[in-house]
Amino acid sequence: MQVLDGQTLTPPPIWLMRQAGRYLPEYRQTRAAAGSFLDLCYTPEMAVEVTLQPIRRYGFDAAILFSDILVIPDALDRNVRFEEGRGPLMDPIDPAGILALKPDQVIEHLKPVFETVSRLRRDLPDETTLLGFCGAPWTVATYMIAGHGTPDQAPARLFAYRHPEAFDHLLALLAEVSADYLVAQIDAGADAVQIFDSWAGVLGEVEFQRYAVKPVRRMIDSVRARRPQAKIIAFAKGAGIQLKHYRQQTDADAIGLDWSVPLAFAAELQKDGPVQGNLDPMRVVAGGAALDDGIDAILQVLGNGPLIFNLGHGITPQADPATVSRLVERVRRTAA
Ligand SMILES: Cc1c2[nH]c(c1CCC(=O)O)Cc1[nH]c(c(CCC(=O)O)c1C)Cc1[nH]c(c(CCC(=O)O)c1C)Cc1[nH]c(c(C)c1CCC(=O)O)C2
Repeated sequence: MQVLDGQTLTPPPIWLMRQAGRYLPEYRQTRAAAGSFLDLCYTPEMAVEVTLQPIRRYGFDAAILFSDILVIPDALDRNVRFEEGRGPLMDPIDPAGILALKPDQVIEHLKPVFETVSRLRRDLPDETTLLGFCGAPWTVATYMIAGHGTPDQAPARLFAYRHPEAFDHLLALLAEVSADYLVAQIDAGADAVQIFDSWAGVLGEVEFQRYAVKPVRRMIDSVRARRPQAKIIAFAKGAGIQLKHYRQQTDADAIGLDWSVPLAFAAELQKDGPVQGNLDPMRVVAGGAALDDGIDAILQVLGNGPLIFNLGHGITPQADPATVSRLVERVRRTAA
């Protein structure tokens, strides 16, 4: 929270995207007992348990609510399911389907998530930040259009060119319900929130403004109009040079950086405020010198400014939990 206020801390605080997940044996155990992945997200006892697992093991400075960005399409009745080995699936939506979406039931449907957030804030140590999150409208829309994950989100890009009005309507609707969702998480006890725009990097220049910047700005304005103190991290993965004005354009407090962002450019972005990132998750899988060199380079270039140490994207199932301990130790032994 201090870094989100613009302070420089040595060592920097650390958490990892997807820190609760399949690389942890205790996660796999709870997951196996849960039934479906969405059951895990909507059962507060279990969602609290898996959120706390990486905090117990590593003492991260932030816990991220265990849920998924696709609970929003689930709450919009898009028949979301997670099939083993296939990733997320849902019914693909068309322009008529977009006009028929009913946003009114969304917050009611997500009540178990708010229950998880309030239990977490009660159970976590005071010094551990509790992060809420949601997907950015563009990223959530890519799954709603295709009905599944794709390598380059071609279906959503094509849909946006063919049906620009329906697509704008979808993004505006998602921005509104997602802002309500973040406000409810903050009210339940989230200290800060992160907006994941995991697919921002597939957008062209004009589309980045229209589909990534504009809806996120709309969400942030809507959250701040109601909760002026809200702290918001925006992560536009793959946005590259378009990140130059992203903080100012979206009004996010901090910007998340993926591992493809050059550190010299990251240092430029850090002059305008806090940054979060950006170790390649594959360095954690590789371990050894690849891990150490990656950590040291980030600390050397970004450690003297407001930094939240993180990966440049989610930790993968192949990561060794023991390597994560080494990562945390190495970041924390940074001297002031
Ligand atoms: C695009 C996206 C999704 N979900 C999310 C994003 C944005 C971040 C990113 O780009 O990774 C965000 C997310 N998903 C999950 C969290 C939990 C909190 C945390 O970071 O620990 C968060 C913050 C749990 C999850 N969400 C999912 C899992 C694995 C499913 C399982 O346990 O069976 C977890 C732990 C499933 C999921 N959910 C999603 C996909 C594509 C998949 C399948 C891929 C995979 O299996 O890793 C959609």
